Amino acid sequence: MTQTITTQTIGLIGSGMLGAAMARGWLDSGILTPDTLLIATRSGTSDVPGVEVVTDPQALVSRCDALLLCVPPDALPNVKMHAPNLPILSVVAGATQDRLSSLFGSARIIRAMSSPAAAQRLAFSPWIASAASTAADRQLAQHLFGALGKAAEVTDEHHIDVFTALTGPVPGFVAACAAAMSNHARSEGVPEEIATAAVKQLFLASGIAMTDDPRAPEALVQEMIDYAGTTAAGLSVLRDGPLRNALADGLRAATQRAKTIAE
Ligand SMILES: NC(=O)C1=CN([C@@H]2O[C@H](COP(=O)(O)OP(=O)(O)OC[C@H]3O[C@@H](n4cnc5c(N)ncnc54)[C@H](O)[C@@H]3O)[C@@H](O)[C@H]2O)C=CC1
Ligand SMILES: O=C(O)[C@@H]1CCC=N1
Repeated sequence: MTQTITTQTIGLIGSGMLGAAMARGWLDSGILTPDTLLIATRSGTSDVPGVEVVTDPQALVSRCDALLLCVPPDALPNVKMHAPNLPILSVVAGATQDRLSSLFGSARIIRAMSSPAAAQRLAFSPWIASAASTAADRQLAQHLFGALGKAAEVTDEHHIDVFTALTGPVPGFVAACAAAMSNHARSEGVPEEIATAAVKQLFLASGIAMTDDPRAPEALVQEMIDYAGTTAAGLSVLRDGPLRNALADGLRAATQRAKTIAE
C-alpha cells in the first residue's frame, strides 16, 4: 500500500543502527522524502543517502514539525535541545514520557519502540501519547510508525518496556530459540552449516506461515498436537516443560533492564 506522504518535516536525532533503519524505511515507503526528513548526529554524518545532516539538534527545532529521538539512553542528557512547542517522539529505551518532557520542554510526548526491521518495513512499533498530545500528534505517530511495518497505540507506558524486550531486538530472542534448535541438530551430528541453513529457512517459512494465518500461535501449536503425529509428541513435552517460563524469565529481565537503562 503506498503511504500518503506526510506534509510535515520530521527531525531525526540519532542515525545509528535504529535511526538509519527507520529513515530508510520512511524514504522507501515514500511517507517522507529528503525534503521532509532532517537528521542530527554528533558527527554531522549519516549513512542515510540524500538527507541533510546537522550536528546541533536545536537547529531542527525551527525547521521541523516534529522531532524523533533515537540516541542511546545514556546520551539523552547530551542532546541539547529545547522544543516546548513541538511534539517529541522517542524510541530511546527506558526514556519515560516524564523524563523526555522535563529534558526537552515539550508536554506533547509520544514514547514508542521500534526495531532495525524498520529498514525492511517489518518492524512492530508500539507507541503511547502523553495527555497533552493532540489528535494530530497521534495521527502522525501512527503514520510514521505504521510506515515501518505494524504500529499500535498502547495506553500503559509499562507496555513500551515490555515491547522494548519483546519486539525491539531483531532477531533478539528469536535468534536464541533458533540457536537452541540449531545446537540440537548439531548434537545429533548434523554439520553446523546445514543446521544453520535449516533453522534460518525454518524461521523464515514459519514467520510467513504465521503471518498468513489469522489464528494466534497458541492455536497453531494446539492444531499440531491434535494432529497427533510426530510433532505432537515433541510439542506435548515442550508444553509441559520449562520453555515457557525460561523465555518469560528472559523477557522479564530485559523488561526490567529497560526500566533502569536510561536513569
Ligand atoms: N539497535 C537496536 O536494535 C534498537 C535500538 N533501540 C534504541 O534506539 C536508540 C538508538 O540505538 P542505536 O541506533 O542502536 O544506537 P547507535 O549507537 O547505533 O546510534 C546512536 C546514534 O545517536 C547519535 N547520537 C548520540 N549522541 C547524540 C547527541 N548528543 N546528539 C545527536 N546525536 C547523537 C549517534 O551519532 C548515532 O547516530 C537507543 O535508545 C536504543 O535503546 C530500540 C530498539 C532496537
Ligand atoms: O538491546 C537494546 O538495548 C536495544 C533496545 C531494544 C533492542 N535493542
